[in-house]
Amino acid sequence: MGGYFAGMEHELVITRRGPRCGLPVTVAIHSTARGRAAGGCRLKHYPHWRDSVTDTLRLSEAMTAKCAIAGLPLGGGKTVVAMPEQGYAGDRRDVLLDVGDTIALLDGRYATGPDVGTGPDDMAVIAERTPYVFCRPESAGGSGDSSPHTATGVLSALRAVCAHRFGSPALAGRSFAILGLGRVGAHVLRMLAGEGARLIAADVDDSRREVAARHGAAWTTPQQCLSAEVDVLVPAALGGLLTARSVPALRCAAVAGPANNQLDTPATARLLHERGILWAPDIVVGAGGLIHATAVELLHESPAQVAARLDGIGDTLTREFLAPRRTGGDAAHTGS
Ligand SMILES: NC(=O)c1ccc[n+]([C@@H]2O[C@H](COP(=O)([O-])OP(=O)(O)OC[C@H]3O[C@@H](n4cnc5c(N)ncnc54)[C@H](O)[C@@H]3O)[C@@H](O)[C@H]2O)c1
Repeated sequence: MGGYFAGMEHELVITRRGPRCGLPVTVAIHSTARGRAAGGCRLKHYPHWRDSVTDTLRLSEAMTAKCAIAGLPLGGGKTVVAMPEQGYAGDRRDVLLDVGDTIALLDGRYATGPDVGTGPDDMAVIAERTPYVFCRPESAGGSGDSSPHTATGVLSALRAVCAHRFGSPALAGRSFAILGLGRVGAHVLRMLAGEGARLIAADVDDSRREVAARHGAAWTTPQQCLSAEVDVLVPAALGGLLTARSVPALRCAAVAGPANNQLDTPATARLLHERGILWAPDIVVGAGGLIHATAVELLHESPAQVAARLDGIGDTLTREFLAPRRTGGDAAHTGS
């Protein structure tokens, strides 16, 4: 649908003032064509609350693509609560219970998980009002921290990248620059070290230097890490790092990491392509956490089925690399 109705292909959108918190809560279901809609709950301030509705429409549509690319029998949805600029002065539980009640209105057509501004503990509170929640803490019966599973997916992606770029999936002896040693980056570093890779790492938080040292990785500044002469740059911090300014300075053969929304604009994919740098879309590389949590908690799959899905991230990328080239990029900007 284009023109006047562009961006409004959603099956259902609810916006209401949370009865407890008084804040605008929006839940959008973009599509349930492949199955129940899934997508995280974002608590964020916007210039105007109406902007949060627009963002929910965009993010839920991106989740339809993310679930489909990940091969999950799930559709796309999203929850956004427009937060006050100074932060919410009331009880955070009230916000989360209002989110839970709003999701409960949808009779299981949508399930939520963590996103910007929320985490597994928040999911446990939402679950007091609706069972359609994933990524709760293990202590609350959920699948727990997603970051090790995201990292497992990143390793599968890196093998596919190396196979395509260097002719072998082996990680031993290859060089990687990991930008960001947070929850996911630290796991990726540990796993790559275990494979015998050569490693450089950086983080704005200098205390992460100890993590690098523990796994025999060289430590550098974020700027030098970005332009390090390595086989693969692994962005594992914030998004937006690939820009018309940063791409000319890259000295890697490929970029593949979990950081969301790595391209500042979709057109930056063309700059990477022109420089002969293979870029693995973060929507595929970073999907491991979403795949694990939804496969365990929503689809009730066995450990072997879940492991096969995580391993499939590499196959998805290989298909993407071998598909006819689209220039200009079509990355969806999304969360989880
Ligand atoms: N946690 C998951 O399961 C998951 C899933 C999919 C995608 N992601 C994405 O992966 C990225 C990392 O996620 P995370 O959960 O590890 O986050 P995190 O907050 O635990 O770690 C991010 C790390 O990056 C560092 N950092 C921030 N800005 C930096 C900069 N400019 N240069 C270098 N380091 C910087 C931080 O100090 C922190 O150590 C994010 O973009 C996130 O959206 C995470």
